[in-house]
Amino acid sequence: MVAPPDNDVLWARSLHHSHSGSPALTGVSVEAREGEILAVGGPRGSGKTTLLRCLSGAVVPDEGEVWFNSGAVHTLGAAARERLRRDRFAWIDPEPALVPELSAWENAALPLLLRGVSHRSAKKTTLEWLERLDVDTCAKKRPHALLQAERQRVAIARALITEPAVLFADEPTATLHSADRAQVLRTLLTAARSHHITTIIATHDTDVAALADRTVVLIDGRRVNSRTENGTSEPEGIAACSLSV
Ligand SMILES: Nc1ncnc2c1ncn2[C@@H]1O[C@H](COP(=O)(O)OP(=O)(O)OP(=O)(O)O)[C@@H](O)[C@H]1O
Repeated sequence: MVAPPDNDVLWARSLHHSHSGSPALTGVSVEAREGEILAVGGPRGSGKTTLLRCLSGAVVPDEGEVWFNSGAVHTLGAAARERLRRDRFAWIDPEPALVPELSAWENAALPLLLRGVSHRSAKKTTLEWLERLDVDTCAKKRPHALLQAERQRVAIARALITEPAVLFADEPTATLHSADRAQVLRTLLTAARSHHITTIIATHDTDVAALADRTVVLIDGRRVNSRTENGTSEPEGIAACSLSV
């Protein structure tokens, strides 16, 4: 086992993973530098979610290595991976899963309250995040009274509120109308950038590639290329082909 370069926050090599015998990842290597916004593109079923789950320690790959800040993740036990996910990582799902009985601010404050931050201090920090994400006027409303885009903004606030080292966003705008999509995406990536949060975002959204620093493309569980923000392609894997993502 060789430790990864120091300047990569996340570093994964030769990841293989199957679901019930059918391969989802076949030899994917990927890395992200501190503060980088990395888009993972590719068609449906190409392995984007599986890759994010392996990188975040939610799943241990069948083969391959995942390192976070020069510490091996793939060799950690379930409890240590759970702690890592809770303390250093955050995750945004396509569908905002909010607690229906809690108000928007209470939902967003949950990670702070669970860490023992006082109610008053958690509320102050949460209201600042809700304002940054343009949903401060919704703070007292319950999820059912919010629009889908507002619910997703609250879920984004909940993910960012602890200022994680790495944010994993799995199709965060997939359930939004196109008018909301660009705005929510911009707000998410601006907040991540300004707090220097390394962000790995799985997406079909063509706007993401323009806003990300680099795009990695998967097809049938393989990485086929990566593209930088200035449009240059870095050949990778079995084929270096140009794709729209
Ligand atoms: N829990 C599971 N059980 C069985 N097969 C699965 C499971 N999760 C994913 N797969 C399969 O693994 C492959 C990769 O799926 P994955 O969700 O990682 O791709 P994706 O690129 O994120 O797709 P999408 O864009 O539709 O979310 C697909 O063939 C999918 O059907």
